Amino acid sequence: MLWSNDLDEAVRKAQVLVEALNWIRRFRGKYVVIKLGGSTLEDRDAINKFLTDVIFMETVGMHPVIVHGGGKAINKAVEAAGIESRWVQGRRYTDPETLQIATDVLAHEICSSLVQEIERQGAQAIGLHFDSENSLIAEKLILKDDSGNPIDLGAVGQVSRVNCDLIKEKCRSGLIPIIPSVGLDENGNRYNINADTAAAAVARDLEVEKLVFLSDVSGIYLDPNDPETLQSHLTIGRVRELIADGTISSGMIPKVEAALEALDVGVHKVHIVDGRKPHTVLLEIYSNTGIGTEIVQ
Ligand SMILES: Nc1ncnc2c1ncn2[C@@H]1O[C@H](COP(=O)(O)OP(=O)(O)O)[C@@H](O)[C@H]1O
Ligand SMILES: CC(=O)N[C@@H](CCC(=O)OP(=O)(O)O)C(=O)O
Repeated sequence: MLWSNDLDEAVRKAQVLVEALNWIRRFRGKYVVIKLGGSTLEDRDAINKFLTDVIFMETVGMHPVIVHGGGKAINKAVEAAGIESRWVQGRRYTDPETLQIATDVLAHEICSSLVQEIERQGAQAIGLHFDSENSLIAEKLILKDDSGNPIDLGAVGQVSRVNCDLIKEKCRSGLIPIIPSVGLDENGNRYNINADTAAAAVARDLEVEKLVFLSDVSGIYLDPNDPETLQSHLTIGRVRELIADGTISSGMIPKVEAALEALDVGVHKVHIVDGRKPHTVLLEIYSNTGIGTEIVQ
């Protein structure tokens, strides 16, 4: 027999499921791109809980696609090889040795371990990259300095096209695609790509419902030292003001710039949530109270 407290708890759980029902119906059959960054990838327990959320999404009919980076792991691996990383406008200068290390870490270590963990939890995933089935078609990224002269970044690329047919075919077969931020050009050359921009390109080409960035903060703050100043809802215009007045700085800049690009080309909503806290993705998507920052048109 259930005691009154147990019954209240059971009813509360049922209410959570009913609340989720509306969102599950709304998002069934829709694509969502989730970008996993270096800071989140450092916490194994958080990653495993996040992957449970992704499996939940797939099970209730949404099509989650994971795009990941791994900047911190690449830092460690290049340091161990005696190479000093050099950053140009937020991108890692990528010489041939760095490229080999970065692509190994991204595709053979991180992507493979994400696929394995999803399989361990009883679902199916597939890595879509250069040495299996490539999904990011890339070209060399040419940035300019203040005088308009091209800067040499080595093998740093940008996504020119996404193989959406391949990604959709995998989703339709019940697989969760995992895409590391490495691309191949038409001649088979590999490129190291900033993972925030890679995720935005996949979101753009797949015409997704949502793009979610997992980070090591709860979202965008007005004062980065005060969690009380978390902004739960921002428009593109307001985000531009916050970049201009310096409120948004450092690693948050490429993330929000990628977010704005995705919104400009039709992605409905971008979310930034804390990847270190359990189940933030589920709460952001399947409950009435989002817990990070959402950015809309
Ligand atoms: N206004 C802001 N609100 C929240 N975080 C900010 C803000 N401005 C800068 N940041 C910084 O951006 C960082 C997130 O970017 P980054 O380190 O590149 O994340 P990731 O590795 O998850 O991609 C935060 O840890 C924080 O230090
Ligand atoms: C060109 C370039 O800078 N590529 C990034 C790719 C990984 C990445 O972006 O990882 P995070 O999402 O963890 O930052 C790098 O080499 O670190």
